[in-house]
Amino acid sequence: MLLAIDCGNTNTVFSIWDGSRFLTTWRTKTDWQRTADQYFVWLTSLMQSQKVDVKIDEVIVSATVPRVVFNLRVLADRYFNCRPMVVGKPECLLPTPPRVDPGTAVGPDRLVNTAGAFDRHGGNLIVVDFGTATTLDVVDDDGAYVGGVIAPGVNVSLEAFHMAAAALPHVDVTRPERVIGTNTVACMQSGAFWGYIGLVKEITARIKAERGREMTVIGTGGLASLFATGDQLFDRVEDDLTMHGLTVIHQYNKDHT
Ligand SMILES: Nc1ncnc2c1ncn2[C@@H]1O[C@H](COP(=O)(O)OP(=O)(O)OP(=O)(O)O)[C@@H](O)[C@H]1O
Ligand SMILES: CC(C)(CO)[C@@H](O)C(=O)NCCC(=O)O
Ligand SMILES: [K+]
Repeated sequence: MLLAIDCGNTNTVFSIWDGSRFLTTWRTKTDWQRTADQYFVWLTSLMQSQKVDVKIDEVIVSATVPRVVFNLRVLADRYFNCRPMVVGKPECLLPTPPRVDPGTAVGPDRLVNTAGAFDRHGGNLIVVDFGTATTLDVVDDDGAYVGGVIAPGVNVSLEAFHMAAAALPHVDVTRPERVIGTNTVACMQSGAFWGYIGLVKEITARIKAERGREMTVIGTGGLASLFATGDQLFDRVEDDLTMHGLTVIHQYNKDHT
């Protein structure tokens, strides 16, 4: 069975794929110092407590933090007796290679998202992912990633704001009752919520104008469903898009090697 690992700058998500569905999904803080033994103890205790009694014999990893790959390789090798596929490494094939400036190391999460979205919806897409960064990725008609936009993530900007301004507290992003806040927290939440709605609307409109055509917009990442309540930003919200993309790339490599 396949263990798919999506390691972002903030969180790392583990999912077990039985070939037709995900049996479970677990999330932990990304920490490059965590050892293979620590991952294994954590995984096995979750598997036992949720009665997930399966044998993992394949692993695929997408890591936006290069340093975590070493310990995840050891995890796969020592405990699952396999070599992991690592997205972005030359030996891991992509269904359609990206078309970007030479020498650009596209984030593997963006490659995975675009592969997953193309598999489900075909080409001509914009994928918006609200993670540590807010990324907008353009998928061409043939499924290739052809560039996009990287903006600061919602939580990153709120945290930076709190650190930079002495009188501003830490706030969590949420949809405020009104646009005009009548206290500091409500004002900040309004700035974050409506500000990111505006960012996504403006950038998706400009991408469509630059390409001169309508495009399907897919939202993913923990905050996509929250932002979807504010305006018609997305044609679809798919929380499992990155995990789906990992299974697509894994299957593609099995079929082509
Ligand atoms: N309903 C919600 N309200 C507020 N925050 C949420 C909600 N759902 C998820 N989040 C938060 O949204 C953030 C984005 O989640 P996601 O898993 O997409 O990215 P991440 O783990 O922060 O980033 P990365 O993948 O880059 O590590 C997380 O910090 C998560 O705790
Ligand atoms: C932009 C992030 C941080 C989003 O997770 C990641 O995809 C990344 O580190 N990318 C590298 C740069 C690029 O994608 O062009
Ligand atoms: K993510």
